[in-house]
Amino acid sequence: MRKIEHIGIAVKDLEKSNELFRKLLGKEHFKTEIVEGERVETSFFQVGETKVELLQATRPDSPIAKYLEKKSEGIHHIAFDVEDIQSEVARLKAEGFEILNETPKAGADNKLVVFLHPRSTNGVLVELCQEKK
Ligand SMILES: CC[C@@H](C(=O)O)C(=O)SCCNC(=O)CCNC(=O)[C@H](O)C(C)(C)COP(=O)(O)OP(=O)(O)OC[C@H]1O[C@@H](n2cnc3c(N)ncnc32)[C@H](O)[C@@H]1OP(=O)(O)O
Ligand SMILES: [Co+2]
Repeated sequence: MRKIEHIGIAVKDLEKSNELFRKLLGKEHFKTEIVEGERVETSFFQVGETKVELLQATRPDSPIAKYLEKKSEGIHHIAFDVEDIQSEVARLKAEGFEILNETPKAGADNKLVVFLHPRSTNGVLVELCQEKK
């Protein structure tokens, strides 16, 4: 794993949170994107080498909607940048981590993504991200 690619933050109202993070970080978000497969709308702020990803649910069955029903707004996942997602999945599986989707799926910002179940990672939802080639 090469760096923290982004930190995902679950929010109820993306527009209001964009304004809040604009004030906090002193810069505008550089993009918004709907990821249909995950049923989320995201916005991204660049912070040095990494990014903050704000996530709002687009449907009631979104993982973000479910998360907000049980918990409050806040850090939802940590995403690590990897060079070869398939070999990282194989390595982590052999180490005993619980992979949620062994086949990488389409993420935001031109990435392929895989998630690890938080029950196998000390309660932290982990995302692996590989740049699409
Ligand atoms: C924008 C696209 C992409 C990107 O490019 O960056 C994204 O980031 S998409 C982000 C949204 N998508 C996902 O989160 C996909 C992966 N998540 C899942 O598959 C599920 O959310 C889950 C993690 C498997 C949980 O689903 P489920 O089992 O249906 O939910 P429960 O509410 O029943 O929770 C079970 C258990 O897990 C704990 N939990 C749930 N979410 C998190 C979390 N984000 N961080 C830590 N722990 C989490 C939850 O509290 C339950 O624990 P117990 O109560 O102790 O059983
Ligand atoms: Co993410």
